[in-house]
Amino acid sequence: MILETIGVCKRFGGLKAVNEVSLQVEEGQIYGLIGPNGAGKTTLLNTIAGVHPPEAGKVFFKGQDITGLRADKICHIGMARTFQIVHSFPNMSVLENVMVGSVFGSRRPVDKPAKKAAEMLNFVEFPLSHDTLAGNLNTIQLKRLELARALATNCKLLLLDEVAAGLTPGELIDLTILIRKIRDNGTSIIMVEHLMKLIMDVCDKIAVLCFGEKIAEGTPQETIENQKVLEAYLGTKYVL
Ligand SMILES: Nc1ncnc2c1ncn2[C@@H]1O[C@H](COP(=O)(O)OP(=O)(O)OP(=O)(O)O)[C@@H](O)[C@H]1O
Repeated sequence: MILETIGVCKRFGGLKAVNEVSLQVEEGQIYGLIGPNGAGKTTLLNTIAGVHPPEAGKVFFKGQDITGLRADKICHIGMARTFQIVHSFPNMSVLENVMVGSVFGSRRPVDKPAKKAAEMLNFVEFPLSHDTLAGNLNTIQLKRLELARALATNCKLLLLDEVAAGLTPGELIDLTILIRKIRDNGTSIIMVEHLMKLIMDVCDKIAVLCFGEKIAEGTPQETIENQKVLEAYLGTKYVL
């Protein structure tokens, strides 16, 4: 198993944003986290990645207890994440942006960070010159840059937060292919996503959150047929 959470809780004041959530993600899996707006998906991702330490519960990565470990330490042991809104260094080139990942991801001085960065840009099929300034990229180019930067850290688990947001249907097909390629290259993935087409196409397993609680888990098909899930999305009035 690459990641396990046991009874993870995170509150904001009186709000239980994540309430006793337990998940098990197997190595090589693409695991989807879905749920209505405000369900706690990003907060759960943040408790896994070390942004918010959970108030209760445990997080294990490759069998190691990482509960409460800082985000930078978690990155060093092999977990990287991307954000719904891509944060790049706009005045640096694409290559330099990805080098940040290759230098930061290693605990020791990296031999050839530029070589590693170029390899990752080629892996994500970045379409422009690596000298292009990051500030000049469009949405899909920024997403490829961010994926290359995360992969340059040598991560074994990649957390994707709404990676498909803002893409055209054509770009979405390319992204679907790239997500599978990342997994086939040995990186397990947990993805928070609203776009059901992408979830149904790539995920091996899905968990559904609603008001901070996990209400269902299973294959994509099992999950979309689950009565509790239909109620969470549509309301009881519309579900027979
Ligand atoms: N830093 C914060 N401070 C206070 N409340 C927060 C904070 N972050 C999230 N919340 C609240 O916690 C709840 C869960 O938010 P979260 O962003 O995790 O949900 P989500 O499922 O990712 O939603 P969305 O799909 O809309 O992005 C929401 O009610 C949100 O307003």
